[in-house]
Amino acid sequence: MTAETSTPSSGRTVFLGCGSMNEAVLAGLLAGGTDVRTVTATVRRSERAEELRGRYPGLTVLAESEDAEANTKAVQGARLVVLGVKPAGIAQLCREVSGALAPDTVVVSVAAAITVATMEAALPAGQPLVRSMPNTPLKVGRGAVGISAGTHAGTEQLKLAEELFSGAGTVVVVPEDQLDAVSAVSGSGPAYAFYLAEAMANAGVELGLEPGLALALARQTVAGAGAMLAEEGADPAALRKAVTSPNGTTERAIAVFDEAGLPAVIAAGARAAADRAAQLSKELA
Ligand SMILES: NC(=O)C1=CN([C@@H]2O[C@H](COP(=O)(O)OP(=O)(O)OC[C@H]3O[C@@H](n4cnc5c(N)ncnc54)[C@H](OP(=O)(O)O)[C@@H]3O)[C@@H](O)[C@H]2O)C=CC1
Ligand SMILES: O=C(O)[C@@H]1CCC=N1
Repeated sequence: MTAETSTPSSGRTVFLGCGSMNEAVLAGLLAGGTDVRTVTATVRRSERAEELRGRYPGLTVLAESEDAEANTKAVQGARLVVLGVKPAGIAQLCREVSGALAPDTVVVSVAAAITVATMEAALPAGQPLVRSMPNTPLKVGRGAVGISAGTHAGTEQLKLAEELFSGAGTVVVVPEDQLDAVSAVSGSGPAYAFYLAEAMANAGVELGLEPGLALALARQTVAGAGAMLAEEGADPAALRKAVTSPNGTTERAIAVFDEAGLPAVIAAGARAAADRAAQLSKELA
């Protein structure tokens, strides 16, 4: 397959907003073989535009600070438009580009909490839309993404959205009412894993390790455990048991985690994330 033919469509892919999340989608797409010359990104600030131009030679980047019509110009002739600004800006962005979208352009949102109904109300009638919940490990080919079709997206449009992500991760199709749960598990999930790495490094320092060494050990351990989990058929419980010798050291640590109710704490955190998404959906409807 050539670079050109592995592009998710024959037209352009346009990222409206290119920060942490959309840059990870972009990086995954390019790593999957899409020709950078078929991709456009927009941002607010010139500094960010320069950064992206430097990092992805050949990428067309338009900055709102340089051209107030950057977004409307970018979407002209696009096959796929990926909305990647903060949730509070999504509806306004839909309204801004509405007049410039072709009727068959597929709009994909990566935003948390902004519902299909809210976006469809701000887009032209009948516009194909797919709502997604990706995560930043797309940047390293290990993404986990949930997608859900809007009212006017059929099999073909859903497949286009799936192809946007599938070169750099796993994609699952879910009903829209499950996307807040996907967000709480895999959208926010990388932050939970990084939080664990931070806590492990701090624990190492408390036990007398030099901070740089503690951080290096924690990083390599979480990354190594992640790589083991990524193997076909890996079961986290079985992997944990393989490290836990009866009456050994790990067993003592896990017993402390269990006594402190760590699984329930993690469940409560995920519930709070999902509840916040539901609250934001209402606030920004
Ligand atoms: N971060 C994550 O891990 C995840 C984020 N998401 C979703 O992704 C979306 C973006 O979040 P995130 O990437 O973290 O946020 P960032 O702040 O990192 O990125 C937002 C980007 O949008 C640009 N931008 C803002 N307004 C405009 C505009 N009017 N026109 C063009 N570009 C604009 C910003 O430009 P500039 O840089 O110049 O300011 C920036 O590049 C959110 O809706 C979030 O819910 C979903 C899953 C995970
Ligand atoms: O924190 C947020 O709101 C976004 C959505 C999922 C991950 N980051």
